[in-house]
Amino acid sequence: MTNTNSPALDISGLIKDVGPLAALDGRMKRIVSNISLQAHFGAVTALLGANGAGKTTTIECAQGLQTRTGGTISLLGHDPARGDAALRARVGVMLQDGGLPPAARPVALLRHVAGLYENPLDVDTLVDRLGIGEFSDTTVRRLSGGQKQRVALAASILGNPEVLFLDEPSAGLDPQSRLMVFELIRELRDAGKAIILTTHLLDDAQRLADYVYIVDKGETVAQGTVPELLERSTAALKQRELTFESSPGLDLAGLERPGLDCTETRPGFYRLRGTLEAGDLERFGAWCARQSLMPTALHLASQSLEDVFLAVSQGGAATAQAGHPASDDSVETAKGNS
Ligand SMILES: Nc1ncnc2c1ncn2[C@@H]1O[C@H](COP(=O)(O)OP(=O)(O)OP(=O)(O)O)[C@@H](O)[C@H]1O
Repeated sequence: MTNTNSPALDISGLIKDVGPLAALDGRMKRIVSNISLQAHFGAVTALLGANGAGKTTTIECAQGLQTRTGGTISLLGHDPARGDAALRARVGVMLQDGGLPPAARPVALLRHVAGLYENPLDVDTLVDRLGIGEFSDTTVRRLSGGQKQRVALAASILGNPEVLFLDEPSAGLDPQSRLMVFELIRELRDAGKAIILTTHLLDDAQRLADYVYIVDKGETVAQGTVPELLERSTAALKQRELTFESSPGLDLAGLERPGLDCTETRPGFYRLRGTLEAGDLERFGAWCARQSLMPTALHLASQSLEDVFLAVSQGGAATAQAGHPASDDSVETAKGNS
């Protein structure tokens, strides 16, 4: 019986060395040096990082697909490195490349996969839900990237897993399919599943994740809910931008104040950038009224998770979370086997 108070996945101080590598004179290379994360039931946990940050390595160690060099991992209370078929049956995995057999047809494939589980979800409901019926007679090799993603997602959840690993689940999806997939992921979360999402798409993390771990160069450099990460970011990130469009050549003097940069970026396009405050909006409104000016477009942008991500990935990690200094490049280690 699953204890839903304990984390579904608990990774502590993960280390992974690969090699020996000829390019390093036969030495090992440390590609993950200190990643820790906890994923809970009824929550979407995002592992967010740039290409090569160590996300796939971490997740494959968590699934028992790669051996780890150091640290501890507990998946549903078991060490995945020693996991058996019973543990694997409780875990769903959607891989980035889909991992689907190219000659199979989607619905027949899903029926086959369902037959491997004791209590599978209903295939027809899932096919309907993810719009797979539209291309049920096309072989996997002829499906578009987004269609393959939907079949791979269906296959990963058919066994009604307690933990679900999703690697870039929205890659290649059109906006409508993306909404469909996001809605399904939220439903699975609400049904109590522990969902671990690997992505470099900040927008996905911002829309879906209850808790985010940002990894960079093999280390966890920041963690928190999306609002917490935004809140913790540096003052520099509190910059906002007000842009508007109107006739060219307007005199912006009435809008200026120290700390606020007011520019006409190209004829008729204006930008106010700085630590914008409510008073600036009031002054902006009064300035427009004085000139009987109604902008044709107006946009206020605040900081996003992307700003936090860029800040921590570019060496500002210490500002995002105390006690997690920014890392150097991957560390080479002594000779040995991976
Ligand atoms: N067997 C290996 N030998 C050498 N380098 C490796 C090996 N496996 C992974 N790496 C390197 O380790 C780093 C982390 O790889 P990983 O695939 O975990 O990154 P990622 O965060 O998943 O990236 P992406 O978003 O591109 O999928 C990369 O620089 C990768 O090239």
